[in-house]
Amino acid sequence: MPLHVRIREKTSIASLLSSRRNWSGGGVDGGKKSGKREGAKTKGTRTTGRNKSEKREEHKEARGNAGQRRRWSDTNGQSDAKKNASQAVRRKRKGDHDSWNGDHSDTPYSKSKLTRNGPSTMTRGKASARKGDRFRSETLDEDDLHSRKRSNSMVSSVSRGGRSNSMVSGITREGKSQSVFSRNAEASSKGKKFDTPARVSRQKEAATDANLDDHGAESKKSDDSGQIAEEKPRPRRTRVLDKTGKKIRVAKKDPVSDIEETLPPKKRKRMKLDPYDTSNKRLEDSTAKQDVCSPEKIPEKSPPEETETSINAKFRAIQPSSSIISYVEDNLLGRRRLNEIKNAGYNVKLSAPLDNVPFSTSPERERIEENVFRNKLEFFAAAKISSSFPPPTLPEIAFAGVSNVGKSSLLNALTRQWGVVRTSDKPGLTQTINFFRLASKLCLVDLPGYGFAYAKDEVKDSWQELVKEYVSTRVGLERVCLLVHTKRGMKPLDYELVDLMERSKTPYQIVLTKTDLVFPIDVARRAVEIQESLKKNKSVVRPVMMVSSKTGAGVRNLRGVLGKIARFIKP
Ligand SMILES: Nc1nc2c(ncn2[C@@H]2O[C@H](COP(=O)(O)OP(=O)(O)OP(=O)(O)O)[C@@H](O)[C@H]2O)c(=O)[nH]1
Ligand SMILES: [Mg+2]
Repeated sequence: MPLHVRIREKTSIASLLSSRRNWSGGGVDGGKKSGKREGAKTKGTRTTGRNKSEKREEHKEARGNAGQRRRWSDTNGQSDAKKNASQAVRRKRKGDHDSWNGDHSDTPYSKSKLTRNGPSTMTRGKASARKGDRFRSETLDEDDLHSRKRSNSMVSSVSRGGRSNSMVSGITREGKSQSVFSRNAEASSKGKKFDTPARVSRQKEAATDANLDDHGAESKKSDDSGQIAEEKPRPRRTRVLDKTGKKIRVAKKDPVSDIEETLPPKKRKRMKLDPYDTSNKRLEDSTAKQDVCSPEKIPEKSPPEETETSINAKFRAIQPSSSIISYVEDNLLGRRRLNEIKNAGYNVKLSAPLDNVPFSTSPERERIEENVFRNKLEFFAAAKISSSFPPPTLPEIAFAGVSNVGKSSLLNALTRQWGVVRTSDKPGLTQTINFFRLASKLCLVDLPGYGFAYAKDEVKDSWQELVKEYVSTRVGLERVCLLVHTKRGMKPLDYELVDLMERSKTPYQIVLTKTDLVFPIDVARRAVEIQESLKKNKSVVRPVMMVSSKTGAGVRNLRGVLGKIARFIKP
């Protein structure tokens, strides 16, 4: 219901207060139910006002229940307005309406209040705004009951401000910054009496802009001064060495002349590196007068030694003769497949090396063709020194070579008596000269290896000396089988022993071992290579023998060569 209607309805203040109490019972936050209650009360109030204006009541009923809720909220706002109005009436009766020095204005924030009380007043105003009614009552002290409509609109605006603290608190914040706010207020008081918040904020912004302009001006000033300093630089003090170079004097120099004065460029110390020094040490200038970095003065390097690749290339360039290749193929030397061995007629089911006669099913043919090797292999002596050698009663065949080349294994393969001579995959197992006899016909001697072995150097040296003494001085030594690894070829120590046997005129024969580890063609190449290297030797027994103790290939041929010794040489 509009306020002016109610004002007309109720002229008595007492009746106005009673109606306000009834309306404010619902409260602002009242829900639907409370609204209904309010509606009931409103209805009762309307009943009291029916005698005043029936036409207006009919109009309200015509609005229907749809607008009831909005009407309740309006009613609540009106109840606040009535409350404030009643408080203003009470204050007017008491005569305290001139407490603001009689300076009344339409705005709740009068100039006098802002300037007199400053931030404290505004803070209080904010607090009162939070309370709501009190703030409104203070701002409505000049409202007159005769102008209810105007006061009501003002109250509603203020109450909106009270509910939303943003505006009030914004002003309070302005009040807190007293320096700016009060300055603005004073400045505004000269021109106009009152300043609205919007105007205050505008003035503040203007003042801020002005301050900024001032600062900008100051900064400009400083910039200008900086430019002047750049234009006229002060003479720089420079430290100059005198002619002796010891004393230092300070002289004022013109920067222009300083720039013009060009000193001769300093000689930079060149770092000289030894091209062959891996430690990257600098050479002393005194010692390195010559520029070693110049390519002309680099001493010629000794030609590099033959690399492994060049050795291999040379080896692959060897073209073996057809006779050697056919020999390799006939004896199944080199790396072979099991099927190939089977197809060749070897009995692969035998645990012994495959040195049996091919295409043979007869036990007679499976026997060792050389009678001497059919005898039982017996160990009868071992010597670490030459004095421990047994008496030379039997013709001896010795097996020499580098460690792990397969000397002991070959003894077992020749006699097909595996386990008599101890073998190992670790080089250096045989450390003494071991003597084996085959009945009373032949003596097989297993020599310790030389070269790399898991033994002390002194021990290895003693082995080599013992071997050298044996092959060069042993009486009854009919043949030395120098075993060479087919894959690796002859080593310098092998050549040393060859030279020794050549000097002592000891007959020796080269035997390639472990031929099963390389291709057949390489077996032939190795044989050719060794033959060529020993072409000029006189004590060497040709041809080069090729065996494999693992597969038994070539063992039969070696057995035949060595068997002749036993046959023709009698003890
Ligand atoms: N693949 C293959 N391995 C072999 C052959 N002969 C011997 N071996 C292996 O080579 C290793 C050394 O054999 P040994 O007979 O002990 O050699 P060694 O020359 O007597 O060695 P030292 O007594 O230490 O000087 C063993 O593991 C044998 O099985 C062969 O013809 N082919
Ligand atoms: Mg051995």
